[in-house]
Amino acid sequence: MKHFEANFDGLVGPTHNYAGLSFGNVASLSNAALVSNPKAAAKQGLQKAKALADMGMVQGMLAPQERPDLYTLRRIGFSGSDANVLKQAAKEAPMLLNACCSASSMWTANAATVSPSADTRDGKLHFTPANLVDKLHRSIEPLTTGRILTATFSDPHYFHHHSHLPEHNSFGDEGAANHTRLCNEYGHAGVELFVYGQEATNPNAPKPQKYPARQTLEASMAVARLHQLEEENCVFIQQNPDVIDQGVFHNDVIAVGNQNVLFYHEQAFLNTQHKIDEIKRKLDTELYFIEVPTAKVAINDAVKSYLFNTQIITLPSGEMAIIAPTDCQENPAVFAYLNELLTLNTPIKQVLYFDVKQSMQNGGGPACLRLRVAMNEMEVAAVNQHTLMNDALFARLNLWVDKHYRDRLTTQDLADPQLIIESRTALDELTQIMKLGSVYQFQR
Ligand SMILES: NCCC[C@H](NC(=O)CCC(=O)O)C(=O)O
Repeated sequence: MKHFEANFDGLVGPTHNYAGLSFGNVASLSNAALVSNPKAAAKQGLQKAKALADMGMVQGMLAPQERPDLYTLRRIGFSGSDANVLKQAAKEAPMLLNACCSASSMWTANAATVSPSADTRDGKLHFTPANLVDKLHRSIEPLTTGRILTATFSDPHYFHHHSHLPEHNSFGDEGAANHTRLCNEYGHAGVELFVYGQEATNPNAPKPQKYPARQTLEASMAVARLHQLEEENCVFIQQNPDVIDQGVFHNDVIAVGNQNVLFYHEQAFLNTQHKIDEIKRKLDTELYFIEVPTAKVAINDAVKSYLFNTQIITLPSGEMAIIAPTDCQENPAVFAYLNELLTLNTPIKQVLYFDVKQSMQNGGGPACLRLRVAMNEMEVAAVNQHTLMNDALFARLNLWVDKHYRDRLTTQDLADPQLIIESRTALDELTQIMKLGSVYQFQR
């Protein structure tokens, strides 16, 4: 049977904006109050997804969430008509309004953790939506994420959906951004790497001093239990707290893996050698550990360029390619490193650059925009086929974006009640295009 690693990219929602909501995420903070272009953002994302589909990759799209989130605004005491809820919130608590308007569900690397059927005891593919408790604007995503995932991966014969973990800091969970799977072939049992920022129940364990560690060991272990993984197939690695304090808020800002390749910065982890030995013990295949030294790429350059927030994909030819943001071309040290990488005799043979600047300005690179789902051909056939990228869906979604999206949005605009109508009209049509059913609260 054939096996694939599919990428499901988040479609950028109509309220994409820069509100500076993510303390610890350097780009989010430094670009706060910039004017965004939701139309361009959505199109940049579609271009990348289509390019991967054109390379012969299995590529899907995940629908965005309903924003403004009027339900949360009402839950915290704003009342009256929809327009009044926005007006009151804008006046009394603009930051809370901003949190309820973020299009942050576009970063589907944080939507969930996924374990392919080759790794799980029941032979099903498991999904656990991330609770994202560390950031208010993201903590309101998981329920709808669960519905969208269930509508996309709907056949219970193949797909096992869990609830998100308890909504408490002890279980801070950011999904696949802190999870990588190494394997020989996608369809063979692999080793799942869970990278966490802190141990919530051990006050003496190392943790960052300046910025939050969003992922806990307790959350990672809970996901591994839920997904019915064998201990022999899991490695739990602590992220280096010093790099979290330098803006590495998720592991996918400092490391990325694919099949038998782990590409990471020298400073990414704690106890690196010990953990590499554990991976080698647990995965009996030829492995490539590509460690990037600080002398070649400083942490600051990695964070600015998102060298590690690249996708490493295996092309149908069997060669690997890196999907990088154009920001990597613009950073001399990083560009030089990527050119050198192609000469190093690893499976990575090409680097392809994509402009995803609208997302990058909020700290989301190519890898943040996608959720990886390794599947066999029967599982691919069981996916909701209307979510899979092809010429027709690409054309349809571009028209849909042209029809419904603004090309300019400021945080002041978030109080505009017309945005509610625009967003709901767009999403209602989208659920028909992607045959998702009534996944949104306003449809229920
Ligand atoms: N995986 C990339 C996630 C980026 C995301 N940025 C944001 O939410 C920024 C939103 C804003 O500031 O408007 C985050 O930090 O979780």
